[in-house]
Amino acid sequence: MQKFRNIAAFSTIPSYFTLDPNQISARNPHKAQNFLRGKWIDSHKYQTIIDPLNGEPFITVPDVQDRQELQKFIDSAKECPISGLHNPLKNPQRYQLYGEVCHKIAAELKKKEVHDFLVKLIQRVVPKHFAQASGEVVVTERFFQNFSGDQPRFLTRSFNVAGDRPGQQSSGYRWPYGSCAVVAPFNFPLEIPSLQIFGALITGNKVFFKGDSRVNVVMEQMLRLALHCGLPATDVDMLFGNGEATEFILRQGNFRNTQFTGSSKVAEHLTKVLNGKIRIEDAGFDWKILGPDVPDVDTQNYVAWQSDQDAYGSTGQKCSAQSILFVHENWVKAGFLDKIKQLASTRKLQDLSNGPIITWNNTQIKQHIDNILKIPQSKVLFGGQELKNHTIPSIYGAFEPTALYVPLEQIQKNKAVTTELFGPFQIVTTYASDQINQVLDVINNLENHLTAGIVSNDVNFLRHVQSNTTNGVTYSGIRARTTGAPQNHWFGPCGDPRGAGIGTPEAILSVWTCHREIIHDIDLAPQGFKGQQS
Ligand SMILES: NC(=O)c1ccc[n+]([C@@H]2O[C@H](COP(=O)([O-])OP(=O)(O)OC[C@H]3O[C@@H](n4cnc5c(N)ncnc54)[C@H](O)[C@@H]3O)[C@@H](O)[C@H]2O)c1
Repeated sequence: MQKFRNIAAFSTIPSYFTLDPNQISARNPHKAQNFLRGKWIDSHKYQTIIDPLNGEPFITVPDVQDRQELQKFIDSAKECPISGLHNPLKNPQRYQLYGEVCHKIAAELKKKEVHDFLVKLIQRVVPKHFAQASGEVVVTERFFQNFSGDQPRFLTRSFNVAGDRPGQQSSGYRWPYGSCAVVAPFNFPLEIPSLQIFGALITGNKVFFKGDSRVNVVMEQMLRLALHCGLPATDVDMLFGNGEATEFILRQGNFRNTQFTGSSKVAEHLTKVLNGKIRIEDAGFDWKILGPDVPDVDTQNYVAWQSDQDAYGSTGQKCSAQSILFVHENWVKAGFLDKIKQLASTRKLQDLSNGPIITWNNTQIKQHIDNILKIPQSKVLFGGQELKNHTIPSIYGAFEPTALYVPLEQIQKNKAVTTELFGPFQIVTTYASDQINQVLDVINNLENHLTAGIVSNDVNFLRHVQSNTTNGVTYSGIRARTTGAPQNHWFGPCGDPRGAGIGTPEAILSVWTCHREIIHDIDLAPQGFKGQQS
């Protein structure tokens, strides 16, 4: 405790945080804690997390595997009633309470010292450019603004429909599930967990949360901030543990809804294990089409810049990253491929515009590239080499922003081409106007339909592509992008009944509430009532 006070006393770091993101290192490691039944608790076993930029051990986190320890999380989840912690008929004052908590969290996140703390902490565990990490904090802050005040109860507003006779009326409610789980990936360690956990909480659910241990120190600190802002302490439990331990809890608990964000492999596995009681945000193999209309040079430069951002921002580790780019031959003639090559060449480790790749190492990346280069007429457009002169440990990838060209007609024949490589990597292909339906065939045969960009202002072209595809987040128009999961529009896949959304009113209602209808029928029966059987 003394140590924490010192942190606050000699810096601008608020006292509820328990580390200094500028100082954590092998000599000054941070020890994280689990959170259970309103208390920070230690574990019997710990795991060491290494600094992704230099391999130094700098954080230790609980690695709960002991069944008795895990059982406590299951028991806590089971304490939540099936009707939730609040609903429109029970404890409705908690909607206001959450409006107040969200308001206070937003105000806290707006403070420069809090923003800077979280940006730096995100950068320490998922090294990304300042602008990318800052964007994550700002989106989170705006989400909390959006659900401040009376918004939690407006969000879950009910409706009434007149009945067939006096005293009869049906009321439709947005009802909580009760006990719920959130499982989150490494790449947005603040935004994804915060938006999903609070979406669940404000609608009346209790949450068991498990993030990726490599980065979850960010949510450990965020939870401390939220508790400082009045979050009811027993509404959330948080575990540092591996997939197996989490799965044990999910199987044995009474979770009526698990929201999973991560790879398709784990999503499919959990769907079976949890008998389909799951909402998923999984892999993205996101596409962008540059249409036939090439705009003025400034807009061409914008489109090239956006393309570079979409493919390589955050080192390509966004589920919305541009994985495949279909370039109309008119754009090739305008020199587009040279522009994106030039932009990619300016990315560097020094400012984290390119950084460590957390889930793919160099051997795996090279293997993937080699497999694709076996395809006739495929070639490296740019990149394709490991980074040199760096200290990124070999368990992580360190690779140049890379683009491989594969001819359109070869893409569908080779599954590897449309497999997500979660790093600074994209497939580029070209097409002519009479090949647009071939492009759509490729797109519609992809497994995932998360984000897409249709870069054109030709209304007929836009409508043709929009009306024949199904991506949940489709950016359309000459400045279309693929990345961006802000708080102001839906983000999630389309075309899968398990697909989840994040952050917006529709997303929260769809993921965290179910429909309940109470049909009131309260008038006494007419005098002398004699019923006829039918
Ligand atoms: N669609 C989206 O909104 C979205 C957002 C971010 C990331 N992603 C996807 O996530 C992937 C990258 O993340 P990752 O590689 O860390 O994913 P991952 O599936 O390996 O891990 C995600 C989380 O699941 C946990 N986990 C693993 N096995 C588990 C099990 N059996 N039971 C319970 N939990 C388990 C992990 O510990 C981690 O916390 C990419 O495919 C990316 O596209 C999707």
